[in-house]
Amino acid sequence: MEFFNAANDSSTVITVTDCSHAPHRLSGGNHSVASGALPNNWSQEEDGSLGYSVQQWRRVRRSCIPEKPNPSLSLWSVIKTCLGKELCKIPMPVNFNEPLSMLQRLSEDLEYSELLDRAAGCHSSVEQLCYVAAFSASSYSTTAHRTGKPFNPLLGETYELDRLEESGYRSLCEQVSHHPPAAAHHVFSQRGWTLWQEITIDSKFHGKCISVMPLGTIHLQFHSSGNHYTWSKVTSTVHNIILGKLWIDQSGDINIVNHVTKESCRLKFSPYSYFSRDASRKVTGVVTDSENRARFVLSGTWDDKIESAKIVESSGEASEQRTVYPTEAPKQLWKKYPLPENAENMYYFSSLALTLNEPEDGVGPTDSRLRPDQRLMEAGLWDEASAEKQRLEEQQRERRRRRRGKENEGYHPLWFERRTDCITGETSYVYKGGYWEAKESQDWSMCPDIF
Ligand SMILES: CC(C)CCC[C@@H](C)[C@H]1CC[C@H]2[C@@H]3CC=C4C[C@@H](O)CC[C@]4(C)[C@H]3CC[C@]12C
Repeated sequence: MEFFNAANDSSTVITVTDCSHAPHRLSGGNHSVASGALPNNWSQEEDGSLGYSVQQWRRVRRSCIPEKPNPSLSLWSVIKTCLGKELCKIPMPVNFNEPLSMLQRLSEDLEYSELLDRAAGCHSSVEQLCYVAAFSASSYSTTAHRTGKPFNPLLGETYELDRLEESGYRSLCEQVSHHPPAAAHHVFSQRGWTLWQEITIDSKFHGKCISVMPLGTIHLQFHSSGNHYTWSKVTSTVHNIILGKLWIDQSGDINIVNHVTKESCRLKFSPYSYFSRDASRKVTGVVTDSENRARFVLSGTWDDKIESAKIVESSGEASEQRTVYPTEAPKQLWKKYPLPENAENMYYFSSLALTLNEPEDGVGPTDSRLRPDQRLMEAGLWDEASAEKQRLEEQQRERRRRRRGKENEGYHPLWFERRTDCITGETSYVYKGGYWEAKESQDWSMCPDIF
């Protein structure tokens, strides 16, 4: 087998287009053009949903990536001297990565965007809140076995997820700060909602486990009603750092507030307990209205499904102690899709995750898909990936030094700007526009060269 060393030529794209597990070398980005004039990643489908048959072209996205190689290197041996440190300050070889950047990982929260489409169509705002709550829990659906560390994006790295045609939304992330690492995210959906957030990750290595605390507020607004929701994330804990198989637990509360109607929902994620396994991965919550009356009960698990049940007599006030309410029959709001075939050898990626790093024409030059070390790592070329990662990081330090030299010029993100939020009072980076217009005209002259 012959592999190409991209360390000398970062314009080369290594792609794997079929499901055999050896990496193939393809040069250039033009792998999508088949012998006919049409790209081979489009397929014609018959759509009968309109009552007559239409031939439609649909993009076929990849459903596999190269299997994860398995050289055993103990995580403990690499990080045992880093007790108390933050995860992003612990130098680690790519062996512990997954072939996605943190920006791609954040975009994965949209896997169940359909819940928000449905929420947008609710007439009752308490029912809408139930769907929003189910959506917030659904972003943890594949986390239990996803123990790979996403790549820490370079400053100015971006990731677009244009699923306008398939799912009605367009999403853009940008890494807006390096120390501490922070990403800004903006999603616009034609199906009636906009979501935005800025997220920083605080983490600590405790010895036996690592706790990861994503900080920042998620905002969601529905276009027709103007209902504006906010919430934040729970703590993720990586267990078995010293011995055994790594696994991840989620614990803590998510408090979702509709700032227009003052309705709210408190979702509790119970931590894993050796003594009551039933409680593991459990999510429970109560939706209360503006008078603090309990209206819906939510229950389920973050890795399988969430149900809602309407409370019958809306008499009692919600209270911390109260856990049992008389309800109507429960209704399933969310059910996890099964993992794709062979997922256990592909970093436990979901179907959406498998498609995130697929090369795509027309994306910005700072897009995670173009990051060479990540591409090499995906292809299983770990040594080459590690070398390339070092080169990119050194180059980033050099850019930082040059900025310092120039009059204390702080860093300014390209697509996001600082604004004070009228609800939380916090300042955060919000989308200022322009990315999709630049994509439309393929004029990327404003973009830095980070790879
Ligand atoms: C060295 C190794 C073991 C450390 C691995 C740490 C990994 C598992 C951590 C680091 C950052 C974490 C992510 C931080 C933020 C979010 C967004 C949220 O909506 C879903 C969970 C998710 C996506 C976390 C999943 C777990 C995560 C990926």
